[in-house]
Amino acid sequence: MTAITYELIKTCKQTGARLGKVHTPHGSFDTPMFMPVGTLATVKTMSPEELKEIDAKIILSNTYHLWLRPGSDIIKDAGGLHKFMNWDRPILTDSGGFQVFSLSKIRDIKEEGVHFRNHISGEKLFLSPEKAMQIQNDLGSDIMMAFDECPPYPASYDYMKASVERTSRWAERCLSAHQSPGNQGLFGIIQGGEYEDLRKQSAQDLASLDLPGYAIGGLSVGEPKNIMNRMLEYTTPLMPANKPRYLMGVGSPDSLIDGSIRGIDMFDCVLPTRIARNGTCMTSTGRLVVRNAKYARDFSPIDENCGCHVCKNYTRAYIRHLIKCNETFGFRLTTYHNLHFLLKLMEQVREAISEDRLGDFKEAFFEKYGFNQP
Ligand SMILES: CNc1nc2c(CC[C@H]3O[C@H](OC)[C@H](OC)[C@@H](OC)[C@@H]3OC)c3nc(N)[nH]c(=O)c3cc2[nH]1
Repeated sequence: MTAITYELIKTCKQTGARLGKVHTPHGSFDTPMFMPVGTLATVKTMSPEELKEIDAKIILSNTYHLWLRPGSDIIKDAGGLHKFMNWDRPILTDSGGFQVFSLSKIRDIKEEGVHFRNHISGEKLFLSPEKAMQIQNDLGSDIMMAFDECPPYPASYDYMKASVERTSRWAERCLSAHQSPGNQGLFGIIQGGEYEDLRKQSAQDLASLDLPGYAIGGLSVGEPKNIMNRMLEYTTPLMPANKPRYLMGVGSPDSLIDGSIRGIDMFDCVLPTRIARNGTCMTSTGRLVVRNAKYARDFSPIDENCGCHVCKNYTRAYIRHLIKCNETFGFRLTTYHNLHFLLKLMEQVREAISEDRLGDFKEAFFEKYGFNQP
């Protein structure tokens, strides 16, 4: 019995987008879906109750960070991450691979794993496929990501080939080390950078492991958008059609729509929560930097077209004041609104797919939001 199953409901006749449902031990969610990021066992400034108010169905957390603080053993003793953070819906954890490459300056990648320094204390650490699986087993997340190398952009073909082949061997080791396939699903991560043949090799290696889901990794790491879209177009059709497809680290409203059109089901990005904390909001007519002086006497909501709790009860002037005074409540209001905005956007994307009009929806949204049509 696998912990994670995917139900393909329909494919949009106008685009390559698909409507689906992912079933996990902690509940199901419709796809395409945006997953709020909760790195340190909290979606910054949001309570689980507020996340449910905006209908967040699945959140992310982070193996590397939780391993360092508070320690996955403490979370295991608490009965797992769901109990520890009082979240009874699905949780996905990244394997720590990306964080090792993005956070620690000094690292040494070997076949057995990665030697690096704790980015907080400087102590020497070692992360391997087996260790990453043990930590995620301790956390009890519903979806675990395989331990991979996410190479920097750009990377040479030779470096990328060696890295892809090692990531495939690491994925096999993750599968062998998986202690609880009945209640946690292991997703493979397709690498290969901007090289079609390496993307194909990575996809085939991982598909042969028959995992319950697959991610496209190694994108949204600074490459130009046309390279990301070209790699998406090439890689997505290589992925099993009866499994969820997760594009890691993406993204902005236009990327969520473009990714859905190319057949992606799951997205994560720190963007909505990160920009919220510096007073930038997503609205149906583009970004609004609410801390700007021009909003000092603007007593209208962040977004006239938004029905969220924040837009119903608070004004731009009030939120600007809180942000300027570095008041936590200000960041809570902008975060709540931005997450609601993206979750609502994905609901509209799902509706458009069900009515075979996602292409039309994209044009209308891009026009209103101000994205230049590619
Ligand atoms: C931004 N572009 C971006 N993010 C990539 C992440 C990390 C996703 C990770 O990104 C933050 O960690 C840094 C989030 O925490 C702040 C994590 O949420 C808990 C999230 O975990 C899924 C990748 N992770 C792996 N394992 N492999 C990848 O190839 C990869 C590619 C990414 N591109």
